[in-house]
Amino acid sequence: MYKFGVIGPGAVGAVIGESLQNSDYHVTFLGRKEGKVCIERVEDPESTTFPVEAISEVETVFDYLFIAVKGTQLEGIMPHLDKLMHADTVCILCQNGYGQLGKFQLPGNTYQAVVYISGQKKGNVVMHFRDRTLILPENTVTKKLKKVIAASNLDIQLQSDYRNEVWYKLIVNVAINSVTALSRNTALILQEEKVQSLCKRLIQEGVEIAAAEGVYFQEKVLEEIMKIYAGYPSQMGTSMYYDMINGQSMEVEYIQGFLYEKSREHDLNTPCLDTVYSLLLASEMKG
Ligand SMILES: NC(=O)C1=CN([C@@H]2O[C@H](COP(=O)(O)OP(=O)(O)OC[C@H]3O[C@@H](n4cnc5c(N)ncnc54)[C@H](OP(=O)(O)O)[C@@H]3O)[C@@H](O)[C@H]2O)C=CC1
Ligand SMILES: CC(C)(CO)C(=O)C(=O)O
Repeated sequence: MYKFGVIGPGAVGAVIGESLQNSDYHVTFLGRKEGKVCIERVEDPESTTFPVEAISEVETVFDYLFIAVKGTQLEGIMPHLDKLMHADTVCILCQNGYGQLGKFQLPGNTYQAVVYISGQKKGNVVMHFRDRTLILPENTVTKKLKKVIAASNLDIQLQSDYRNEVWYKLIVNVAINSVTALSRNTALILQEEKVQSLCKRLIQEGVEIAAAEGVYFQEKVLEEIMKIYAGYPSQMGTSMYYDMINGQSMEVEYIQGFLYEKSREHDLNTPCLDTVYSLLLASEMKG
């Protein structure tokens, strides 16, 4: 039986682990320290609790490792990875943004998933709002993973045009994550037309950067993403919003920062991106 490990029992990691565990796969949740994580859903009285083991104590060697810590927390797990892996362990980096795999030396068998799982961790409780989807590049390793976990309700989608998916998600994130984090408010703010206009301009700038990188989206992408936002419950935040209100480091470097660098590289005019990026950086400055 394959052994699955989920590093980072937070909003994303807990839902991934739950999907596998509920279908009787052998799953270990690895956190900073021993404890538990409880998953809840709005309007569902049932909740499920899973044990969490301290990453430093675990001696299991895993066949598949889902890494669901924040990009800003990757450094902290690096010293533990070797002992948790064998030569063929497959790592799935479940994170927003891009550029992490260029910065950290994760093992050869690592693929970054484009993550569509929305939730919030408060203490040891995860509120799961919606979705259970991981999009991965299509290759023999990921095809095998999809087959191996076919009995779970984790929706693994394999894409030959994976790069498009990465850019699409970056564009989804650049608008909604920026406006929710900077306003310190949830998707409720989308009811304000001026916020909608700002989101549209950020999406448009993202689309222009993608095009400069050779990733082209049709014009309808703007309405499509605004429709995704319109489907968010008003109490839903974003991962960056939760970090902002909890005083934690945000993944600015891998979302807005990544796009900003690309914008400069191609000498583009992206005033909205430049503004939100500066303000997000400013909000993280400490005296
Ligand atoms: N939340 C969301 O709706 C979405 C998030 N994402 C992306 O998914 C990724 C994960 O985000 P999310 O699940 O929200 O983050 P969370 O903060 O909810 O979860 C991260 C988890 O990792 C744990 N962790 C941190 N450092 C370590 C460590 N050194 N060893 C073990 N565990 C550690 C945290 O523990 P502790 O609680 O002790 O800090 C926490 O349980 C991010 O890249 C995010 O952008 C993508 C789509 C949606
Ligand atoms: C916007 C959202 C919820 C989309 O899944 C996300 O990726 C995040 O919170 O960072």
